[in-house]
Amino acid sequence: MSLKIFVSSDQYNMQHQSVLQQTTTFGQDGDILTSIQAQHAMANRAPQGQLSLSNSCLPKKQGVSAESSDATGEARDITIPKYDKDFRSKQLIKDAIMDNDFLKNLDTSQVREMVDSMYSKEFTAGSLVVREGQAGIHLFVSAEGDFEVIKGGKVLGHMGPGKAFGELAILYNCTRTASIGVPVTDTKVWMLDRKVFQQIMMRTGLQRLQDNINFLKSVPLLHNLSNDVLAKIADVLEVEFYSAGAYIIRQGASGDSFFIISSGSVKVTQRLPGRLEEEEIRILQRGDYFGEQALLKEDCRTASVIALHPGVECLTLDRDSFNQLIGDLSEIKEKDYGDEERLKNPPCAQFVEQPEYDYIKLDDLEVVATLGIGGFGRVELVQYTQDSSLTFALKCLKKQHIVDTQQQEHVYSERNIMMSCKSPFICRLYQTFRDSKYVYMLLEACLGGEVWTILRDRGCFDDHTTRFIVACVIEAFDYLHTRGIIYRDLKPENLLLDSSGYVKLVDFGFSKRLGYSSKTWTFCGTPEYVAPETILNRGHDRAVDYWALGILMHELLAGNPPFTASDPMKTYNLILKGIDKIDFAKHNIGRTAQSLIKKLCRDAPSERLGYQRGGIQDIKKHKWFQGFDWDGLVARTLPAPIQQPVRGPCDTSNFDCFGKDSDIPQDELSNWDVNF
Ligand SMILES: Nc1ncnc2c1ncn2[C@@H]1O[C@H](COP(=O)(O)OP(=O)(O)OP(=O)(O)O)[C@@H](O)[C@H]1O
Ligand SMILES: Nc1nc2c(ncn2[C@@H]2O[C@@H]3COP(=O)(O)O[C@H]3[C@H]2O)c(=O)[nH]1
Ligand SMILES: Nc1nc2c(ncn2[C@@H]2O[C@@H]3COP(=O)(O)O[C@H]3[C@H]2O)c(=O)[nH]1
Repeated sequence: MSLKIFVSSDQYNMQHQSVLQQTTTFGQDGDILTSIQAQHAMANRAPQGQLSLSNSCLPKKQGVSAESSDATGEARDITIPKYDKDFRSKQLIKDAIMDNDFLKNLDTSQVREMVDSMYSKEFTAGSLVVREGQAGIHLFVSAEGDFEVIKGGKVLGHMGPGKAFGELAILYNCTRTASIGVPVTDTKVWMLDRKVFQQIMMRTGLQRLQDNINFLKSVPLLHNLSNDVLAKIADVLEVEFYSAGAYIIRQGASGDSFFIISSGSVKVTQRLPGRLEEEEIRILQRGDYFGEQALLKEDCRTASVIALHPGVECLTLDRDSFNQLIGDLSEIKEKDYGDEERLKNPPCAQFVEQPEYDYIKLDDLEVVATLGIGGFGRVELVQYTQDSSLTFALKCLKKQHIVDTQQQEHVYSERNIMMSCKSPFICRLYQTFRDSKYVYMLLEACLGGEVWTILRDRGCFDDHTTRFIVACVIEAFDYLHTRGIIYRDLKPENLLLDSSGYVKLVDFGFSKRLGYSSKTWTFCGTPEYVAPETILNRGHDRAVDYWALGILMHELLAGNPPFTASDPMKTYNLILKGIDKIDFAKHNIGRTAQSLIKKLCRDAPSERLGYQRGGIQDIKKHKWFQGFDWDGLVARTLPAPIQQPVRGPCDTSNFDCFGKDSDIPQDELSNWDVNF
């Protein structure tokens, strides 16, 4: 992996160009030279004021690679010594490293190790710390006193305390590019031995290489490649970042790179004949690849690829490496995106889906009543002023509160995921708005109320009602999971009924686009519903939704979730003990229901029903669902078991009553919500 750093020749301060008459005394770094009348006219020097780093000397990303350390044999298996120092010294060294253009890209862990491994040395007035033209064996940070930079016999400038120097010879394997002298008073420096520096770089470099190999192994395309080939790919990869909205590839342009997404997601679009607008074709995410077509067939990019919020990190390979390492894979060679079909039969204009209600402006809406209060603000029932039969739920989120709790990314994720979902089992999000105080989500109004409120009023549900609710959730999960989205916040509070009594999933604040072969580590969810792997921070994926489905079944049938305690810590302890420790309320939860709950709530994610080879069909085929009319559910012909009366588009009688909001938040103008 590499990152290119370009050095400008005037990067260094060259104010003082006075000439010294000196005689040369040879020594290594740190030799104390008794006289500063050394002659600095050196052979083998770079042109005046210019750092000439040849291409082969350009730094590999984050320091010296394992290869060059191995070649010198210097850095193998040495122990890294540590030297105690006070807080101020540590801070001085760290700041000096971070202030140095060539060192500031190191990892935090590398910087920390460097700080710990430096030791101090004093230099008396008249001595040279570093001599131009010699091999460098130390890296320095000036701690006390004044230092002189001398090149070709001329003083280029002075440095006080807190400057890192001597890094060039060490990073680029060249001789010292200047001398550093101590002109007047005694000085102190912090020093790091070259071999220790290289050991620190190599260790973390190897670790990073291994991390990349592990990631590549998780990429389905590369699954069958040997470790050898994966290591080669990892070695030539470059990391590229694209911010949201950036065109990574433009259809019609020529192309020379192949991309694997290591985080974030992209949208693939294509211009179809006779259409002005580009058509969105698919979303790709972590572990997916793109850009192979132009490298395989012709030079021309066959589609556009655009980074989605909050930006994308890709690992890229150039044409040669692609051809050598990947281009021969049968999956790549046989890839068929169905372009021919699509280009032959572009969707007719009248069948092209128009965004719904995109003509509605915030000013066209009038508040009827408050439907609910969430963590970030209210959800209002609003009416379209030009057509009173049209009502919506307008979720109003206080921007300042979002910023204070650093939830910007979650809010964007909620917006992007909900906007992209069009399922009868998921509450629709039509549009978003923003002003100085709020961001707004224009949602489909679900006027049957919350499943949670009905459960609270009835205590528990029978098998028939529970089956219908759980079936709606399964359809919603099927829709989300096939699109690589995990939900992560299942509970009765997030299930709303529409006016026909069908259930819809709302509140996508914790949902995430994850793809199929990756995991995520962010702890989120509701304590009673979180899966053991989330608590144990082992990394989780869509299997947490199947766990939560088992918990939901239990709560709907029994009136309470299986793992509940007075505080979350205790709840987590119960969850970790497992579902087999639970005494099921037998009169509420029958044998087949119990069997399904236990199959969903297995400790090991891979053993959960829904997560195995048969996928979500395995749940639908369980005995508890025997005879259930799945087709009728999807066609909405199956009668819903809960029918809450909804007497019109403005009827809020299925919701609790809420007073007016007196808390008007302050303006939030940082512009994080520019894409709302
Ligand atoms: N589309 C909708 N139709 C009808 N009522 C809704 C809709 N969306 C939300 N509500 C009501 O508003 C309440 C608050 O919703 P919101 O999603 O903000 O709350 P929340 O679940 O606490 O979310 P958050 O965790 O984002 O704060 C819900 O409990 C529900 O009663
Ligand atoms: N070549 C050069 N080196 C400088 C200058 N100012 C400070 N230095 C430091 O002097 C050091 C001499 O040894 P290195 O070449 O290893 O690394 C060099 C830099 O860290 C300058 O203007 N030119
Ligand atoms: N042509 C085409 N490319 C797609 C599609 N989906 C994803 N892509 C990727 O988008 C990339 C655009 O650049 P390339 O043509 O090099 O390679 C393309 C594919 O890797 C699709 O449906 N059609």
